[in-house]
Amino acid sequence: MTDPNSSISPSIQSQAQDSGSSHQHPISTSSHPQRDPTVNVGDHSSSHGASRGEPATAASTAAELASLTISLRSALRQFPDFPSPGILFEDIMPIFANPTTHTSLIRALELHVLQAFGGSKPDIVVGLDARGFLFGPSLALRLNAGFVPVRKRGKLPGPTETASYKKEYGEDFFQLQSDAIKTGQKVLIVDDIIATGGSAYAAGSLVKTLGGSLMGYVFILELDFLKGRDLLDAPVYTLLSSQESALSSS
Ligand SMILES: O=P(O)(O)OC[C@H]1O[C@H](OP(=O)(O)OP(=O)(O)O)[C@H](O)[C@@H]1O
Ligand SMILES: Nc1ncnc2[nH]cnc12
Repeated sequence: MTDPNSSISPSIQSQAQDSGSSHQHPISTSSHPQRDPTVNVGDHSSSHGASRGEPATAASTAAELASLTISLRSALRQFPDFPSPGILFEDIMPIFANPTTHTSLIRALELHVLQAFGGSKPDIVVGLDARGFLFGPSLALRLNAGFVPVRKRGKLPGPTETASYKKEYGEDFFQLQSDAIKTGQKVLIVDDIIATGGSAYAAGSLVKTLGGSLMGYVFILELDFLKGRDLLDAPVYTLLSSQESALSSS
């Protein structure tokens, strides 16, 4: 049922420290700590064995995932004080500028999802406006799932559900078309970054409003210090983490 006035206002913490600097040069993210992916995927091909006709083992899949995440991390850039003072902006766009890292991303997410959910696949992948649209559809195809966009307010035609939210550097509204998810469908929400978790929380609320069964969330990058995952009540999986001491160095 359409309820354009429905809204939520999650209580979140925000990054409000101001470095006082106005420059926006990219800086290296080579210090991103690497997660230790523990994978257990038995039915997928891998460049570390299965692609040669051998079954993927947990070890071979872990090795592949570790290698993929290293290349992805090296592709990230950071811009201090963008879009506002005190924000260290994580730029994921270089991943997509290079077909090798783009391919690595989709493969890493696929492996990550399969190991995280024990081979259980979603019916629907929901991607968040706008950077979740860059890889959500590709991941959905890999998982043989549908893709549904959560968009910023005013972009989707027809009946919609609406949720307000706060994010690391602002406030906004998300919308989902009211017929986009059927009751009981298994839904995976994907986005590039979890910072405060406000955006993801709002998207999860919309999915649940439509009767979807929320399997969890997958992000490329987590800004650990903002503890966004604490806001979410479904499993959270991230490929990379960052910014443990970001602002002290900006
Ligand atoms: O965890 P949070 O504090 O909510 O922040 C994370 C969100 O912020 C960014 O989106 P943004 O709204 O800047 O939009 P864009 O993808 O259109 O650039 C990012 O892509 C996430 O969606
Ligand atoms: N620091 C950050 N960099 C890029 N995208 C973000 N979304 C929220 N916080 C962000």
